[in-house]
Amino acid sequence: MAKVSVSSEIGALKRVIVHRPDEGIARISPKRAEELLFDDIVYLPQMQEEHDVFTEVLAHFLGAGNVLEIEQLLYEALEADEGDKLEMIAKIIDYEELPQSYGDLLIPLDNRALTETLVTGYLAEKDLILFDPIPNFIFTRDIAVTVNGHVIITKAAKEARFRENFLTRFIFWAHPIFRELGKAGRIINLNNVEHFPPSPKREMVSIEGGDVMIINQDYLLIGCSERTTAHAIRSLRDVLFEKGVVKHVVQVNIPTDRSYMHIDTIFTQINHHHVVAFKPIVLDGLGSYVEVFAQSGATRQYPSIKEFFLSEISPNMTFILSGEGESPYQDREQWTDGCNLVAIKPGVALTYDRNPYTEKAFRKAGYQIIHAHTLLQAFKDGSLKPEEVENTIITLPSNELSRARGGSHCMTCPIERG
Ligand SMILES: NC(=[NH2+])NCCC[C@H](N)C(=O)O
Repeated sequence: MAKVSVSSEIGALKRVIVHRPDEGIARISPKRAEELLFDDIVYLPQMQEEHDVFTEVLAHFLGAGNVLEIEQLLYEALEADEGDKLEMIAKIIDYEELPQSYGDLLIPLDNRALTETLVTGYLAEKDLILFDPIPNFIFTRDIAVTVNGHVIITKAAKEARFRENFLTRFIFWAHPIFRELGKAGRIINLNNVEHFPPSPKREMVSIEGGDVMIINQDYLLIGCSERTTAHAIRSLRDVLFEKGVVKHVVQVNIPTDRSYMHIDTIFTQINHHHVVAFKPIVLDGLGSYVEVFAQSGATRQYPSIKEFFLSEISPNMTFILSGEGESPYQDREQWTDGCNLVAIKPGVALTYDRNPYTEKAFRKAGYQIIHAHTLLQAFKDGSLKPEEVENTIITLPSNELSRARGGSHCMTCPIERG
């Protein structure tokens, strides 16, 4: 059974799920881009090259075997049990409203071809597009979240992401390394309508992983946003308290706006006392407030995310401001994911190489900035070892990746941290 254990945003990253941009992305037409949640069409080979740099950096720190590709996990899940696989094919035909006869196309495929078809939507053998691509599968953050020893399988708000949920549920259900987790009651599946029904007033359940952050063992933050409903947060909170998974669930209300679709677009923690943040919302509280629910039943409110962190997490928390807190730079750099960093260990985090004012802010806070290409070269020629890297922001090539509107935090689904 896979060890799943994440109790912070910054503890040494040990195992992570990622997804390399797949061929489906190269079939998005300009007219469909917006509906598929991309802000432009992208050039796939370049995007893959950029993503490869990202995973290569991760592999140096974590070991290549600990950077799990979700497509490979899907393939292994399909290999594990023929019965599960047939059941899944029947369900997806239903789910995607395909004619039953398509089963005859999918069932005989070998598992590699089937995996590819399920992910890209394209059945190469027959030159047939069966379903839409799921281009946002690269943002593995959003599909599942490990909270202490439990995994929450999230439920997307946007239809363009529904098949990601479907495949994730299958992987956590059928893959040998995750199977036992379910049996041990350690998987919380928000797609299960018996446990997570709509509210009596028909508020829907949706939570995307970019809205979920485990700050420490006791505090789980959940954004109430364009993608995550208050009803879903309450439902999940009740289950987490009942199972004793965390002691506090913190509802972080933010404006419902595409630029801030999840809380991780406006702040991420990168060190014990450092959060990178978009000032207007996180510090000034624009359109935002915070509600803390304690397992004991107590509740507390804060007028801003900053106030919450200072009062309940650490009085020493310092906020590094994207775009140095000045418009128009802060708005530009928030848009290109200047606040969306993933920490590999405390004080070492990955970001895009296109946010110069935010880089200045990092330098002033005592970090050095190094480009991923330079870092990888130093690893290769032996002049630097991953364990020697401290207080460093690693910048990644990002011309194509950033058009998908997600950063390095979105592209990682950590399942184990130290
Ligand atoms: N955790 C995140 N911020 N994910 C970003 C997801 C971006 C993706 N294009 C979407 O709109 O769904």
